[in-house]
Amino acid sequence: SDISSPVSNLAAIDAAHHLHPFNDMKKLNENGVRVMQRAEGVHIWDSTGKKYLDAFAGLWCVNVGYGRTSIAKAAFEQMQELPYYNTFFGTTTPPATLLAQKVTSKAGPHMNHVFFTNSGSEATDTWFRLARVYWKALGHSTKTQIIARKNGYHGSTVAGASLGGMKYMHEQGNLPIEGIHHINQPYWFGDGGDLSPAAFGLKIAQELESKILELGADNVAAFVAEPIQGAGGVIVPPETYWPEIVRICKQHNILLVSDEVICGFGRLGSWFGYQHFGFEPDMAPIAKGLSSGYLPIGGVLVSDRVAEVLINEVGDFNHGYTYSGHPVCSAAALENIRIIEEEGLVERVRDDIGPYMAQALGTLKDHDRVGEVVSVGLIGAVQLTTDKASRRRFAKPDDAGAAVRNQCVTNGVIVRATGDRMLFSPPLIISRSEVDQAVETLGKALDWLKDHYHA
Ligand SMILES: Cc1ncc(COP(=O)(O)O)c(CNc2cccc(C(=O)O)c2)c1O
Repeated sequence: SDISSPVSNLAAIDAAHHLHPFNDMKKLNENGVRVMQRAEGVHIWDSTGKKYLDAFAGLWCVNVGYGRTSIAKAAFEQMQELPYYNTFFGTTTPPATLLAQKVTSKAGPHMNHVFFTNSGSEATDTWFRLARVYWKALGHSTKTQIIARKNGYHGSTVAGASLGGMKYMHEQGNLPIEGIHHINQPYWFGDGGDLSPAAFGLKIAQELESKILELGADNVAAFVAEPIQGAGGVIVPPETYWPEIVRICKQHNILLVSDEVICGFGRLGSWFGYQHFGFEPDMAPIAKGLSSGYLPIGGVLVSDRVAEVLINEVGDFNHGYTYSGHPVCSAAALENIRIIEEEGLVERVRDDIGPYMAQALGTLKDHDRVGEVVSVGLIGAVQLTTDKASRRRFAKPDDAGAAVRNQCVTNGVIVRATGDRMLFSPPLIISRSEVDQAVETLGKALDWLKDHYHA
């Protein structure tokens, strides 16, 4: 098939050849694929010319917005100069080294090393192995078990999907692999019952301590959690949660891994989510906002505690990828971070547009079909409910969420729905009027839900 064929043909070609992630291919091919063609700022156009406000920044990742020619230029120039070389055989390239310096300069005084990967999933697999290597080097070779959370998301590699807490992923491929255990998530709206959020936060955090004692602290290597669970539905933990998690990890001597793939690079109004919540993890996977999605790149921030052992005790860490520290991806990420710095986007999220979005989303709180509204920096969620007082959910949460999402997309605003939670994660450059447009469109979709959806 001639790839220059007119765009209208693409749907047929796509149906014939392209297997999509997380899609029912039969349904997709019946509905036909939407071809996204170009983008600028916070807007994206499909091949029919329809314009959308992308309030989800692609997949949580286009932090600096679309159309940044300086990133394209940085990649182009690097590609001309040196399109690829590896970092395996005692070699590096300038962008890889400079990016390592730049990223760790934002990560706080205790984080001075980074291991590069191509994605968040590969970052997950990296810290998963490194955690065990660390304890073995210290003579604690029984400390191999990893604790994670139900409804957490850490990627789609075998370890990533196993560490994630999504049942529908475990069922495909006989997961989780051994050595991985899940505790509950701090989702007060769904699981808090009559407890106050503060009491619930402590209770759920203390499940970590029970799990550690059940497994035996001498067998537990690490606990992994997203500061705020993204794909799980923007689950913001109660205030009491993180301090208790930190206490437990310290007391039982297990590594704390903060998954920053979504919460990193300004999303919460700080460079990394752990800074917003005031703790210092031992390792932190990163990706998405690292390059704003312009090119695939990820990594693991490694604290001095772990790096010191890795460097001085381990010898060869037999792990890594062909494209670890890819020079073109690193050059794009460097320019991306320079934009975030130069335009003060982290501070803008913390002091201006983040509070603005929280206030704008808050206007939906009183809607009959809204159970709760949460918003931190530029990540937010509107929880749907059939009855506010009892916090009753829809019989088919996924359907309700998809119906509301479709209303928004039809009206030109792209949001995400996880179950019956409507999620916002716009580019950090979004303007106040664009926030208003997104919130108004969601408000209209909620009215539609109330009038037309009774499942
Ligand atoms: C917290 C977290 N950790 C790891 C990954 C894996 O990253 P890669 O995809 O680059 O391997 C993610 C990715 N998060 C992600 C990926 C794809 C879709 C959605 C969604 O919310 O629909 C979310 C993530 O959100």
